Parts: sequence; structure tokens; C-alpha cells
Amino acid sequence: MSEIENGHGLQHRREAITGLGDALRLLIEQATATEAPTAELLRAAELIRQAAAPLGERVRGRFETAAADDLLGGVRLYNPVTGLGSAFAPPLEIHREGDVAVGTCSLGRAFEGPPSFAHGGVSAMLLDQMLGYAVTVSGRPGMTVQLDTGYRQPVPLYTPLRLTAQVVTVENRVVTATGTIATVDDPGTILVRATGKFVALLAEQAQRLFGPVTGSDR
Ligand SMILES: CCCCCCCCCCCCCC(=O)SCCNC(=O)CCNC(=O)[C@H](O)C(C)(C)COP(=O)(O)OP(=O)(O)OC[C@H]1O[C@@H](n2cnc3c(N)ncnc32)[C@H](O)[C@@H]1OP(=O)(O)O
Repeated sequence: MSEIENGHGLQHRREAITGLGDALRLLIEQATATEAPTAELLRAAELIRQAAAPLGERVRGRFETAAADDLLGGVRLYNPVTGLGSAFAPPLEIHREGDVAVGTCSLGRAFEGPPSFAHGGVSAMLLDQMLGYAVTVSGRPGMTVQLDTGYRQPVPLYTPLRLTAQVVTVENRVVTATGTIATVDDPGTILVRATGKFVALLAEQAQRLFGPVTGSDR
């Protein structure tokens, strides 16, 4: 019997994945910001390799979803933007306020582009996720086919951010959504804006792209 075949085991594993994610995010933040002596860097590298080794003893293949995930239920613990288990995720927390998706996060050193500000690609990644969420909860999920971003002011690191997204038009299979990034303290000053187009997949496209993951090709 697998470790997580009952609900308690699943919850326990999700908490453990979140705990590991927290530890990895702390590690990335400290490793990016550190000015510790060189000997400490060498020692840390050795310790990290030791910690990583047992995790690599049982891994999933490219088309296998994580045992603790629930693909159809929207639980993706390793999503690189929202996943609590992801070392890379800020993580961005998203909820709904009526028709608007609202997200919050803060970006550390690892997301730096211009000194003390976020990398532009990171802003685009956050907004792609926000728009994708708004499109999904509108009931017409799709894949991003176009994402246009306008950078009005740089996004500061170590500052609580407020992101928004909403669907603006639906034309056949194409859903258009817009989104913004501002700070929590000054939500009226838009730092980055984005417009994205999302296309609902035909059954044939979904089968071609995701059949190996969902098992519908077996
Ligand atoms: C509660 C649960 C919450 C869960 C939250 C989850 C959040 C998830 C968030 C995830 C966020 C992250 C999300 C990600 O990161 S998604 C990852 C990034 N995106 C991709 O990898 C997509 C790559 N593209 C493709 O595979 C194909 O283009 C697909 C298969 C999507 C469509 O195939 P194809 O290209 O052959 O198209 P079609 O012949 O079927 O045509 C369909 C319609 O689309 C129109 N069209 C096509 N391209 C464009 C374009 N560039 N601008 C404007 N329109 C375009 C086209 O005119 C036609 O319109 P119409 O004639 O029907 O009007």
C-alpha cells in the first residue's frame, strides 16, 4: 500500500512538501544574498549535495504527475509560480474577488534583474500565471498563445506586491485577459500591465499534448 493512499497520508505529505519548499526557498534566498566567507560556500555546497542524494533515489519520469498533486483539482505543488513545494516559486498566492483574480507575493534576490528590482521575465511569468488563473476560473481554460507586457516602472524586490487579472473578451476559442502588477502599499500605481490570449484546446490537441500525462493514450 502506498504511503499516501489515505487522506491523512496525503495531507501529511503535502505538508512535508511545503516544508521542504520553504527550506529550499530560504536556501536560495540566503545563497543568493550571502557574502559569507568562501569556506562557508564550499561547506554548504557539500552539505546540500548530501541532502539532495536521498531525494534522487526515487524520482518520477517526465510524464508522471507528483503523487501529492491533483491535476484535475488544480493542486500543483511544484508549479514554478504558485507551488508551495517549488524552490523557484515566490510563491504567488492567488484568490478571487468577484470576477477579478488577485495575487500577492514578494520577490527576493533570486528574482533580481536591474539592481534591487525584479527581472522583467519574472514579471511576465507572474502575469502569465495570473491571467491563466483568471481564464481557468472563468470556465474556459486554455493555453497561452500570446502575452504582451508593458513595463511602466520597475518592480521593487522585498516589497509586498499586488497583482490582478481578469477576462475581458471571449471570441470562439480565444479568451483575452488583462493583468497588472502594483505594490500593496500603492495599488493605484501600475508598474506592469499585460494582455494575454489563451486558446481552448481541441480534443485532438489535448490528446496530442497531454495524452502521455493523463494516460488517455494507453
Ligand atoms: C481552481 C483551479 C485553478 C487552477 C489555476 C490554473 C492556472 C493555470 C495557469 C497557467 C498559466 C500558464 C499558461 C502557460 O504557460 S501555457 C504554456 C505556454 N503556451 C504554450 O506552450 C502554447 C503553445 N501553442 C500551442 O501549442 C498551439 O498554439 C495551441 C495548441 C494552443 C493552439 O493550436 P494552433 O496554434 O494550431 O491554433 P488553432 O488552429 O487550434 O486555432 C485556435 C484559435 O487560436 C487562434 N490563435 C492561435 N495562435 C494565436 C496567437 N498567437 N494569437 C492570437 N490568436 C491565436 C487562432 O486564430 C484560432 O482562433 P479562431 O479562429 O478559433 O478564432
